[in-house]
Amino acid sequence: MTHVPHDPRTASAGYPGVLISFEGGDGVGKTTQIRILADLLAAAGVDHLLTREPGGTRLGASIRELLLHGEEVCARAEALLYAADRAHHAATLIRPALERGAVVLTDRYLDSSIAYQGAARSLGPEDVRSLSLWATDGLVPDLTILLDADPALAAQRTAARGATDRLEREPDAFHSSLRTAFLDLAASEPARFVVIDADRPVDQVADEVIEAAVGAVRAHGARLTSGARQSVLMGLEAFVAAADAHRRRGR
Ligand SMILES: Nc1ncnc2c1ncn2[C@@H]1O[C@H](COP(=O)(O)OP(=O)(O)OP(=O)(O)O)[C@@H](O)[C@H]1O
Ligand SMILES: Cc1cn([C@H]2C[C@H](O)[C@@H](COP(=O)(O)O)O2)c(=O)[nH]c1=O
Repeated sequence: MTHVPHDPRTASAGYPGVLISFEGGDGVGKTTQIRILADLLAAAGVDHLLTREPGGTRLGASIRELLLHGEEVCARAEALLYAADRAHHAATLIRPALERGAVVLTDRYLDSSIAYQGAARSLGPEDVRSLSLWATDGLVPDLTILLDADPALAAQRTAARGATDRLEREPDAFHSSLRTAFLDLAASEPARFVVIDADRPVDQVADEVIEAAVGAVRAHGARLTSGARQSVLMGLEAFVAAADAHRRRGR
């Protein structure tokens, strides 16, 4: 594959909104945590979008069905389908939300492709990263929260949940390699990633997730210039205040 040079840009570099992605292996608790954060944003009256990959858009929902519940897909086709979902998701849902100043929370984004298709499927992390950067025109999250847990524990959680999908049925070695791949990604971009130990009760994990989100929102607020929309700043301040109140209540 020819490398397409692409200059990654964090969302905040060009938009009033903030993009936060949640990453990690299957069953580590991403959906649980992203919902807690979204509820806090909703309670604070902050414009936000809770979305996911694959399947954040109508086209994406069809791609998700093919990928998770369809026939076997060869590794390269799998990578392209995830990239197609991401391209449409970034262009039609994420960028418009960032343009209007929303906090966008996405349950998985490009790091999942790098870990699953690049590392675990052995397609090559760099090639898969380039593909995703091309697909999204270089849109990289402001903050990526990596929930880290022993894959055996996460497998227990997904088994308790019931039905498994095509990726969840992959052997243990696949899931172990994912954990290493995600941790390597976090180590290579410490400014973007926050790694959180997900092998703890939901509330304890949530406290750290909220702290990381507040940090990203504060940093973003500080970067917004005088030209920034006042409503965006007020929304971000409302979120920080709600997160502080949440912490003081001790939940
Ligand atoms: N900290 C936790 N302790 C115990 N159980 C948890 C914890 N977090 C989530 N769970 C449970 O584990 C299961 C998987 O959680 P969740 O769906 O949030 O994970 P996920 O990372 O989004 O999974 P997937 O990637 O497969 O969608 C759920 O049944 C959830 O209630
Ligand atoms: C975005 C993305 C996802 N995957 C895998 C990871 C999971 O096994 C499924 C998605 O299911 P979830 O319940 O929504 O977590 O797809 C992947 O392999 N590559 C990707 O880019």
